[in-house]
Order: sequence, then structure tokens, then C-alpha cells
Amino acid sequence: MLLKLFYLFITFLLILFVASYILILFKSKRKAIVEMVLPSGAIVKRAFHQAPGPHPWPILGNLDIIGQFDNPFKGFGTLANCYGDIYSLTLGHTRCLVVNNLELIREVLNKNGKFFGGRPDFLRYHKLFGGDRNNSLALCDWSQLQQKRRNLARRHCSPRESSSYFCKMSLIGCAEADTLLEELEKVIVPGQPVALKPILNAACANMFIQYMCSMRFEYDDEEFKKIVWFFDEIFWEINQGHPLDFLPWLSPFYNQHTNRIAHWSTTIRKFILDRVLEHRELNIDPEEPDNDFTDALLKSLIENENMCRNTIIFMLEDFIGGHSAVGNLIMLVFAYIAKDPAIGRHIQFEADVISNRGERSITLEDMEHMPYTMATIFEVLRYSSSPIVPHVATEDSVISGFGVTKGTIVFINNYILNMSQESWKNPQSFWPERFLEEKSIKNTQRTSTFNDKRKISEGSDSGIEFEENNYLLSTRDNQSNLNLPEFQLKKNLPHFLPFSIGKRTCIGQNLVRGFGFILLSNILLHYNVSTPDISNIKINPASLALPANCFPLILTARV
Ligand code: HEM
Repeated sequence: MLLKLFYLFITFLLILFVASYILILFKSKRKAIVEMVLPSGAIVKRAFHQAPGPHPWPILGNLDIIGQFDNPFKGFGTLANCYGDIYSLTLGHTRCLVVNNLELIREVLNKNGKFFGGRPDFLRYHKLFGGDRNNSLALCDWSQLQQKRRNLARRHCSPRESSSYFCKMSLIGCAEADTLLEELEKVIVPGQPVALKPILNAACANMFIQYMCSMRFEYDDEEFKKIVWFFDEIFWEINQGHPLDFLPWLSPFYNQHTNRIAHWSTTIRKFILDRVLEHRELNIDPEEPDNDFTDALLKSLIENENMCRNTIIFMLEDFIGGHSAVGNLIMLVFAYIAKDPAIGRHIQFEADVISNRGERSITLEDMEHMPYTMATIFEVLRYSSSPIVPHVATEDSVISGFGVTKGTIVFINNYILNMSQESWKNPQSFWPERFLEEKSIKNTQRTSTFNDKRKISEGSDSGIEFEENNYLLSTRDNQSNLNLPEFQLKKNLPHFLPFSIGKRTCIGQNLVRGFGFILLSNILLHYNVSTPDISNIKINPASLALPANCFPLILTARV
């Protein structure tokens, strides 16, 4: 009897292996069928072979190869040496395409963006957004609702320099930075390391919540502290690969993990509902202009039949959650400063000059006069190469002559772009100066006001929205008097895509730069940052996320 069971089990496994292998081979051999328009105007269907790649195993596909690397994006780069800049992989049973150079990335995200608007169907994504990842702005597939949500969010959450939203961001950021400094004074014991990340994240969360919902929370509010921590856990989680993504049949073994993810996000949504929305819904006046993002969301409930109450709770979850990205980014800046104090001293030099040695807080208007500070933020973005959320082909298409079948996940390898010897001098070194250039005469002699800015990235497809820095002549004179170096941020680096390009580019990049700058500059204006033990600072390549419970730092008040 036992022997029979054993044979049955072996037969079952064999069938499973064979079925898996047939499915994998079928998916990898299938040609993409694409309609082409001939010069005569006639439309014909043509079949295209998929890009080559390593031969897949049953069940695992090529997960065995990727699993050998401490970071998948490093692995993608190594494989490019064997298979070229575009190649296919099979992860579990999912067909994937990896693109490794700028031209190909543009071809996917810009030229053919309409065919690659989907997102992967990972179980963890569903768990984070109430069982349906389409509730999330960043993890949903492209749709009309998404277009509407993006437009609404862009209006409020992508403040342009000339807008009133930008002034609002500056005021909120500076007020919260002052409160943070008071908070730090309370918790810092001279010479002792402090767990900075939760406090920094709380300050970022308050900046975001004030900007989007016109309210803030105390740093010792236990519920607030909890959701800030959970947001940070989610940011870490979402930046990690997980076996479940490609082997979803393992889910019974990861129940505890997925339940934990669901718990984090339901707790956050309950907080948003109880402590933010309920109070706001009572006070909404449809006749009054929008005061903030929450007003706009609540009004869209009345105006747009596609919107429902859940949609706006999820949108607030998504957008308030953006604060964790800023907190992690600034923690990373501090990590690099702790490793190389000269970087901190350069930023402090700029901060001292602009604020007349701390006589006033640093505001967003100072951003363009502190190019080294911004260059340091950009260098962290380059060096940590935040992965671009994978895209998915929504129909058969062609990239660089290779067929891409519907459902293929496309990995955009911006890590390889950021570490390329051709694009960057000594890419392995952390060197903010690479983002600076000497200010041209043309630029420094312009006479225009702070509000008179022309966006020069128009027509460029760089994900970074650069503004031309036109200083008032008087401001320039001040600058020379103050002896600031005549440098500016390099503009329009087409190979630098930290926020991606195309129709799903990041909506939060202006908030990142604005709030990130205010936090970094004001903290360094008042404190030196160091570490009790440099070996504690562990930074993963190709990741902007640090574990929620990460290294402490020593903050020493400047005299
Ligand atoms: C350092 C911080 C950040 C980095 C490096 C970053 C980077 C990115 C990248 C690479 C994408 C993917 C674009 C694509 O799929 O092609 C993205 C999407 C997105 N980001 Fe960010 N982001 C940051 C912070 C934020 C913040 C603070 C917010 C919100 C307040 C935000 C909101 C979004 C949204 C909504 C999307 C999805 C857009 C869509 O799929 O249509 N991000 N971000």
C-alpha cells in the first residue's frame, strides 16, 4: 500500500514536471503576432521571435540563475554580458524581458508605452491593496480610471516651481522641519547614537499629511507612530523580490507573511478613515475651491461616477505612503555622510552661507542656490538605483525587432544605466560633484524673477523635471558677495532616470526633491551626523529602501 502511494506520488510529480516544462517551452517559443502597416497602407500580420535567453527549467524557469545574485538587477547586468542588452528570461512560469540600455528603455517606455502599461500580477501587490492591486495607483494596470486618478493626483502632488502649491510645500516643509529640530533636541543625548529613522519618517509623514490633508499628528501619538512604522515596513517589502511573486503556489507556506502585509495596510487605511477622512467629510463644501488633495478627492466622489469612497482611501494610502520613500532617501544621504564626513561639510557650507549661519531656516527658494545639496540627493538616487516598477505587455508587440508576447513582464534595468562606465566617470564612487557644472554666463546674466521659470525639459523624455535656474541679477550679486561657488546642477541628463519616463513616470518627484531638500539642509544646518560604527551601515545595491529597524546615527549639535 505504502509503495503504491509512493509510486502515485512520483507519477504525480512527474506529470507536474512535464506539464510545467511544456507550458514553459510553449510560452518561450510562442511568436508575437503584430499588425504592421506597409508603405502601401495595407495592414499585415507578422510573427516575431522572442529575444534569446538562457534555457529554462521546469517549475523554476531561470529563477536558479537570478537566485545566485544578492540583487536581481546585478544579475540582469551580468546576464547582459552573455545575451546582449535585450534578452528573455522565464521566472517561474512567467515570461520576462530585460532591457539594459537607454535606447531600448526609451523604445519600451516612450515609443511603445501604450503596449506596456500593465503591472505584474503579484500576490503581495493584491495583499497590500485590499485584495486588488488595481486599487493602487502605482501597481494597477493602465485604464481610464487610472488616467483620471493620475491627472487628479498630478495637479496636487506634482507642485511646479511657479505654482502656489510650491509655496505651500515650502511653508509646510519648513514648519515641520522646525518641529523636527525641537523633537530631536528632546531625544538626543550628546555622543549617544539615536534611532533617527522613525523620527525622520514621522516628520516626512507630517509634511505629506499636511500638504495633502491639511492636518498633522504629534510625534508621541501612538497610532500615528504605528502607521508610520507600517508604511516603512511596506516600503521595504515592496522593494524586495519574493519567491511568491513567481511561484504563487508557495502561498500556503507564506501565509504568515502575507497576513502581516495585509495587517499593515488595513491598519493604515483604518487610520486614514478614522483620523483623516471622517473629520474632513463633514466639512466639505462643493462650492468652495479645493483647499488640498483631500478636498479634490472628496469632490471627485460627487463629480465622477467612476470614483468611490474606497478609491480615495486607497489613493491617500498610496500618496501619504510616498513619505517613506523620502524618509529612506534622506536616511541614505546621512549614511553616505557618516561614511564620508566631507560630503556633510560641503552641504553645511552651502547651508551656512544661504542662511547666514543659521539666522533663518532654509526654504525651498534656497534650493537652486544649494546645488551641491541637490547633487548629493541625486547621487544617492543614482547610487541606490531605485528599481523601476516592472511593466507588463498588454498586447503582443515588438521591441528592437524581437517579439514580446502579451503578459510578458518587462524589467527596466536602470541599475546598469547608473553604473555604466560610458555614461559616468568612476560610477562605483559616490561623488555628488558629477551632477554639477559651472554656471554658464548666459544663465547668470538673465534677469527674471523666481516665479518666471521656463521648464526646459519640455521635449526631453528624461524623467527628471528640471527647471532652468534664472537668478535675479541682484540674487546673483548676493551670491557672488556671499562667495558661493558658481555651480549649478547639470540639466537634462538623458541617461539618468530615477523617476522613470513615459506615461507611468513617478508622480511624486517634486515632493521628493522639495521635502527631501528641506529636511536634509535644515538638519545639517544644526547637526553633524556620524556613526558609532561604520560597519553597522549596510546599504544594499539597487535599493532605496533600508530596513525599518536600521542603523542608529550620532547627531552632534553644531557650535
Ligand atoms: C525617492 C523617491 C522616489 C523614487 C525614486 C520614485 C521612483 C518611481 C519610479 C521609478 C516609478 C515607476 C515608473 C514606471 O513604472 O515607469 C514610480 C512610480 C510612481 N511613483 Fe514614485 N518615486 C519616489 C517617490 C514617490 C512619492 C513621494 C510619491 C507620491 C507622493 C510617488 C508616487 C508614485 C506613483 C503614484 C507612481 C505610479 C505612477 C503610475 O504607475 O502611473 N513616488 N516612482
